[in-house]
Amino acid sequence: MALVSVKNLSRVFDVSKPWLNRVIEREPKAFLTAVSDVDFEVEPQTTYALVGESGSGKSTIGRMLVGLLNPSDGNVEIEGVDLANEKDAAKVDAIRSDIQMIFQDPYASLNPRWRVRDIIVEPVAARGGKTEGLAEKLLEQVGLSVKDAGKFPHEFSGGQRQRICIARALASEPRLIVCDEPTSALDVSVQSQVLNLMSDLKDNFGLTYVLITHDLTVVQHMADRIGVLYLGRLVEEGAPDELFERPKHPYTQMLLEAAPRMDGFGREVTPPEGEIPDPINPPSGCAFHPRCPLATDICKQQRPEMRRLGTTRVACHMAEG
Ligand SMILES: Nc1ncnc2c1ncn2[C@@H]1O[C@H](COP(=O)(O)OP(=O)(O)OP(=O)(O)O)[C@@H](O)[C@H]1O
Repeated sequence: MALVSVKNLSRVFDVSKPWLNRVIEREPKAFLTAVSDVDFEVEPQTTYALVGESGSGKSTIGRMLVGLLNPSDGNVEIEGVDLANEKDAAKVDAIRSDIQMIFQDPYASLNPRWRVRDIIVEPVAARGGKTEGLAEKLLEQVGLSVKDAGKFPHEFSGGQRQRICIARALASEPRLIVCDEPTSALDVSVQSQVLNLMSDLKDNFGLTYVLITHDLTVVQHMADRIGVLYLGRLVEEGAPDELFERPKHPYTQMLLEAAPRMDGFGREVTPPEGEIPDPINPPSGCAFHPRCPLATDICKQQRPEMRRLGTTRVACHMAEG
């Protein structure tokens, strides 16, 4: 059974101006669809990467996965339990402790007044669990030292702070970790060290990751499956080899052309062309059509359904197998 099962997931935000302004300016309510009809599954002990430009809905999906935000429609099941609708509180608690989240900015997510030891064991202590020696053990597992337990967050570099965040996430013995841009705030030289650590921990602890990133190069070697998001919708999903070698959606192709390669082989890097449309007034038909070099009339009129082409799923009228 899939560990994570996301079905028809949507999230709409009410972005209307205050009532009085709307009355004076005669404006209707405004809604922004951040995530629309997203489907995917994550198998245990695999890494599923969600990739897309800023505003594509990655973080909103991440927050719904961990139960920080409720879906407007559709659902997220973790180990078969729908967090937003499950009535049995004990079941929800059990699942919640199986899920952890790591954020982009490791400094903002660490309490500056707490010692590292207390930061790491806090989630366990809050549930009344045993914390003796736990921080020290976890610090070693993330490549830091036992002595670091008594220090404060400001005494560490960005990469070390992200290691502390990872140690804290591991303290609850989670099965699933949702990582939202875990290396974007770090120097390039440190990024691969943290990614390597995450890979090792995944193997050692049998973890499952959902890795959220705007950077395709981050996921090439880590992901088992990649979902590409555009304006809140999945446009392509497939295994990394297939996606990198034979991208089927023109947007995936555009992202790949914009991505510098980690293997260092020189290649022209072309930044993505065109503007990301306004999510409050998305384009008709395929939301990508104003930026798409292949767009025809049907793309302007009809939204492409997700369809299977080999092992890939793609939502594009023009895609071929
Ligand atoms: N609480 C909110 N209220 C209103 N709009 C929101 C809210 N949260 C997100 N949005 C909007 O939803 C869309 C998707 O945002 P989200 O943060 O999920 O995208 P993202 O792909 O993670 O982008 P980034 O990499 O910039 O964080 C954006 O247009 C954003 O402005």
